[in-house]
Amino acid sequence: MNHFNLPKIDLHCHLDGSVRPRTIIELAHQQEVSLPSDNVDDIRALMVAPPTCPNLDEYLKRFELPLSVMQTEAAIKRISFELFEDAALENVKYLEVRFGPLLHLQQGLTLDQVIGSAVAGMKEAEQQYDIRGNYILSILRTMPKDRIDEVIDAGARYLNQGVVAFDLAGSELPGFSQEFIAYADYARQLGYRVTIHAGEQGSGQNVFDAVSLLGAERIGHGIHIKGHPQAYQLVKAQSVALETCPSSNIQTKAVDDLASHPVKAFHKDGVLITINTDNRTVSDTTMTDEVRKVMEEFNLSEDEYFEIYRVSVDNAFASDEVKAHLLKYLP
Ligand SMILES: O=c1[nH]cnc2c1ncn2[C@@H]1O[C@H](CO)[C@@H](O)[C@H]1O
Ligand SMILES: [Zn+2]
Repeated sequence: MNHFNLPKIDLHCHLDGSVRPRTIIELAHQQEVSLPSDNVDDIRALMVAPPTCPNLDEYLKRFELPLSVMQTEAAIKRISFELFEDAALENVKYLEVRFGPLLHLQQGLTLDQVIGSAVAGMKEAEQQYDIRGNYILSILRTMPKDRIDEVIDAGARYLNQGVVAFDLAGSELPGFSQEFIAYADYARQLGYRVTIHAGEQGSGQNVFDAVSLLGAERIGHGIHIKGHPQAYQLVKAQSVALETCPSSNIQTKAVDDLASHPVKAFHKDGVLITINTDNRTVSDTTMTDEVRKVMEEFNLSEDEYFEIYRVSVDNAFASDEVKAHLLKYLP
């Protein structure tokens, strides 16, 4: 099986967790940002979360370094372009990238500049490569809430022209959904699709709440619906697709190891699952690696792989035209 050649779709990939280490060094020089080292292996080692990460919060510390050089329009555009390029070069045909616009305001950019630069980098890559994409705007649950509406308003100008959805990311506390109902409602009214990180560090109840209170159509990770029958039934009944990210799920201790990842059991039981990277650099992975790991661990046939590919197409926040294009890669 040649996993590299398979057409692939990544619906869950963070921009700031997927920066090339060499680009960090080049941007730091240009921007006169001081780095702990100029050696690409040292920078990579600082960015990659170890398999021994005690939890999600430890994993999330890896984002400070890339964010330090992602505060100009040129840097954001370049990093966006390079992420789409890296994915296209391993046969990812459709990529939804997410990031937190509020994390890129440290040097005076406006939200429009931040979002516009990310979209511009993606569009440039779409011109050059056989890849299509969209952006998802993430709100960090631990940040002050006073600027969330501004992010939603700024992104609304790009809706269906590069931006498609709203997400909540960062540390996951029990019952977080309650505090975000008004924001998710507002985003949905303006036309955003909704996906929410839930059931990664937190319980299945968080998944239940994200679907029932926030209107999540997809769930980032969702691992812990296992063991929470109500959440499990709701996800199945409402055809909510789970964006699983196997390597990241091991690093953050959402699962003990790949063998105990519920991805195949969910799929066999009719829960909609997709396979994604989460963070290409922080999780030291690619779509080829994620697909290979899952297919080898669970002895998936090519037919089973393409069932999962089809779930990704069906649940992508893409236009009908893009979905029709993606279906052409099916054998
Ligand atoms: O797996 C994850 N779970 C929750 N939050 C995450 C994960 N990966 C990255 N981020 C958070 O999302 C922000 C915007 O991209 C990142 O800065 C990081 O804090
Ligand atoms: Zn994520």
